[in-house]
Amino acid sequence: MSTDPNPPAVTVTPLQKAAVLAESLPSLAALHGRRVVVKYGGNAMVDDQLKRAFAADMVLLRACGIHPVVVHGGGPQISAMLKRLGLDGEFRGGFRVTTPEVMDVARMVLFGQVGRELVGLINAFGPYAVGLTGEDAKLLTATRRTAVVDGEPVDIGLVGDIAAVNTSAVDDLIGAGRIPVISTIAPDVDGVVHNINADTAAGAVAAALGAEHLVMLTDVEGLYTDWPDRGSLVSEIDADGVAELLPRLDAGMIPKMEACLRAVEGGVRAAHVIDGREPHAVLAALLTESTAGTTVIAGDSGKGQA
Ligand SMILES: Nc1ncnc2c1ncn2[C@@H]1O[C@H](COP(=O)(O)OP(=O)(O)O)[C@@H](O)[C@H]1O
Ligand SMILES: CC(=O)N[C@@H](CCC(=O)OP(=O)(O)O)C(=O)O
Repeated sequence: MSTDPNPPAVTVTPLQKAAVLAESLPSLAALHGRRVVVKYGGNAMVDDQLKRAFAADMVLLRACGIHPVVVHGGGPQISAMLKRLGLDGEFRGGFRVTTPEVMDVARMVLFGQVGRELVGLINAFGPYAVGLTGEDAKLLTATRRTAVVDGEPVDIGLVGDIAAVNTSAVDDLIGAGRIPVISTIAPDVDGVVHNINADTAAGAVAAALGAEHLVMLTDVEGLYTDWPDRGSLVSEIDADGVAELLPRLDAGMIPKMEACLRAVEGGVRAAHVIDGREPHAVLAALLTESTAGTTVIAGDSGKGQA
């Protein structure tokens, strides 16, 4: 992660810029007309400049004929609002314990605050972003889930897994040249809204949309097999490796790795966990030879097409 807010200016000549653009041709050609799901985690939304760079990247991908679909988080933003309202925010097994009161706040913050902000940021670069939640046109159907703590299932309230994705609204938006921005609130079959971890939703949406890549922007360099040992950063891991590692993971990495697994087992070519604190990290992951972060691919037993 870059720490100097004012790095010395590097002079890049127009010919050097042209050479960089020319080098992107194979990636651009391979991704043309393809869908890419980008999960923007609340922890990676650390400053306005980074958020603007992220928004510009989405519009740049679109300008290149790639179809970005944004699924956003907002965990820290929900926690801050709960605190302001004097409510408790507790996590178990990587998921927020969601009482009906917490549910109201999560819905308000995810769609009304974080989602609106991202839509506005993207639209500053072009009138493409449209925000929706899992409630719109039955995009997502939730099924109540438990968390696993010390090997035991634990009730965490109105927290959902994704039972079904109806992609029609997102397909329509993509067809119209829009950039869908999805807030992860979803009703169950009875219409009761659930709080969906944004990683969980992103994995399910990527698989259902037939995305080429799932890119997860977070606040860490990637997956560490032995967190927090900085020497254990993984560059590439297959689905079997992730499945083996999952019981030993904690906190934020559990839903992330579950989501990567669901995506690659559902046919997504690769899922990338990258450091969203670096500006233009999405472009680096998709359009350059960058090996930063962790790439998850389907294993031999997977159905994906690594
Ligand atoms: N094995 C691991 N590898 C990397 N990060 C881990 C690991 N286990 C736990 N973490 C934590 O997961 C966090 C990222 O997840 P989370 O806080 O949910 O972020 P986001 O808002 O991006 O979803 C990291 O900041 C780190 O503290
Ligand atoms: C059930 C559950 O944990 N939901 C999450 C939804 C937001 C989220 O996932 O945000 P990040 O991606 O920023 O972590 C929450 O309430 O925090």
